[in-house]
Amino acid sequence: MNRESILKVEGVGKSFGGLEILRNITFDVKKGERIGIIGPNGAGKTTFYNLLAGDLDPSKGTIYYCGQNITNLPNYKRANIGIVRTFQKNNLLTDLTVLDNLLLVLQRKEGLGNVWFKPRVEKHYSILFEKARELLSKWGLEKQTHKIVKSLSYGEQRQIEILLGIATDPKVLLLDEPTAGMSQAETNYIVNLLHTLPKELTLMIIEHDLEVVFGLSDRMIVLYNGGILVDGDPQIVRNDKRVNDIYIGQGESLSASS
Ligand SMILES: Nc1ncnc2c1ncn2[C@@H]1O[C@H](COP(=O)(O)OP(=O)(O)OP(=O)(O)O)[C@@H](O)[C@H]1O
Repeated sequence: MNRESILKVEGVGKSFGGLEILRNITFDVKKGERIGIIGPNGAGKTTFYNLLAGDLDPSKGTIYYCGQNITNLPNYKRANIGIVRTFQKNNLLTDLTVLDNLLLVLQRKEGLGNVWFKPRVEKHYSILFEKARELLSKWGLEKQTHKIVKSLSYGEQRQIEILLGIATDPKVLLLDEPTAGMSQAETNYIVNLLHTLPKELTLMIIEHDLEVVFGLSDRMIVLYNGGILVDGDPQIVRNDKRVNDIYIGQGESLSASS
């Protein structure tokens, strides 16, 4: 099947001062692809997300989204057109409730971002409240609705962070280590949730848990020393000697994570 290209990265590089962190990154992402991004610590994975999400400008190269050159488009404009990221560390407003965090995201999505500082009276914003409750119910999180975020466990907070990303209705969702620091049950919750996302949503997943990333991806990109070492079918990546050598060097085995 010939799927439409949604994201295209051509010859992208990033240097900090004289230090080249990423070089000549080139690939094409089709709508609805599920791409796992793996590589050892310091390979440049997060820097690469910073370039895709507009949190950093590349030193070289061009990034296209739906055919539009977005290389220097700021992060909030990319979020508005559908490129949304989650972070390795939580980015929530921890003194607010789960519902309030969700309402803030929904408000922005509905173009009501300018009223975020006003008290949200349900009768004036019933559409937002309805949508928030619908999402919390769909995700099985009704019990968390009125909990203050900082009272939740680290893993629960990470779940909420990912759910906020999904609530914005992205076209491309960039997940940065979605299961880091989670218990097995919390990891299973996230994996199941990601499996239920609409097929047309394009997902990119940086993940150190190889079982999780191989289970979710239909394509894998291996970053190593700032470049793409392998880009292809997960089975090919799993059997690639160079990739195995890197992971065995780190004390891990790719073949164990089937
Ligand atoms: N702002 C910066 N200034 C200088 N060097 C940086 C900056 N940001 C990242 N680096 C360096 O770039 C390299 C790649 O970092 P990056 O965080 O992208 O790697 P990573 O693959 O995401 O690693 P990890 O798996 O540990 O999160 C590292 O050597 C890091 O120290």
